[in-house]
Amino acid sequence: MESWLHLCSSGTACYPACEVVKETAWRGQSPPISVTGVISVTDRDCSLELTFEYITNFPEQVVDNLPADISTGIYYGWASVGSGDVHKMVVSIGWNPYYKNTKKSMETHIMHTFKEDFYGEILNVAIVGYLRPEKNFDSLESLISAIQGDIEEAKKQLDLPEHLKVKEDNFFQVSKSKIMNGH
Ligand SMILES: Cc1cc2nc3c(=O)[nH]c(=O)nc-3n(C[C@H](O)[C@H](O)[C@H](O)COP(=O)(O)O)c2cc1C
Ligand SMILES: Nc1ncnc2c1ncn2[C@@H]1O[C@H](COP(=O)(O)OP(=O)(O)O)[C@@H](O)[C@H]1O
Repeated sequence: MESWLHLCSSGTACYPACEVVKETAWRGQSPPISVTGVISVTDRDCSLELTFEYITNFPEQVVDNLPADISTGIYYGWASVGSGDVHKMVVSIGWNPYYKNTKKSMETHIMHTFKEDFYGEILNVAIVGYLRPEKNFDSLESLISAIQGDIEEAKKQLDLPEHLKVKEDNFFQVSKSKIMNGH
């Protein structure tokens, strides 16, 4: 997968595990792209309106490090937390027109029920496909139903053999061994 972009949150000296997955050979193509970042406790301050599903935010430095030519929109792929198992995920990159955010964000929902929150943990994300552009909605219900639709579509897409093989990619293995080595 030499065309992958591996990104991490820069400036997080206390998390050198990120270094391993730093940039490889990004050639400006569309996905796959992988991103690693530490979920900040400040994520807890976000609006709790969408409590139907948990959505986690990468810190600002991670989002600022995304290549400028990645289109905003809704993507799907794989994610792991720390050295944990790899699960299906959906991720929204952009300004959330419904909330009129002024800061670009990268928000991930993992299709897995975790026993507890993972603030302070490293989140590894491999984006493999694009679903749709970000949209504005006339009600919160329509936004929620769009996200639920994204989750269902992503689950289907990720069962395709070409996407299933990404689950086994070295990116997740490297993240695992680095963390287990205590780095
Ligand atoms: C799969 C997915 C799709 C999303 N699609 C949109 C969208 O089309 N428009 C939008 O304004 N926000 C979209 N969002 C962002 C949500 O509005 C945002 O994650 C939600 O408001 C939670 O914000 P909070 O973390 O501040 O609670 C999407 C988020 C996810 C995970
Ligand atoms: N399946 C999951 N996907 C994403 N985050 C999760 C998941 N399960 C638990 N979390 C935790 O929930 C946090 C977000 O919670 P909260 O702020 O209440 O959600 P929201 O942003 O949807 O309002 C994440 O930072 C993460 O620690």
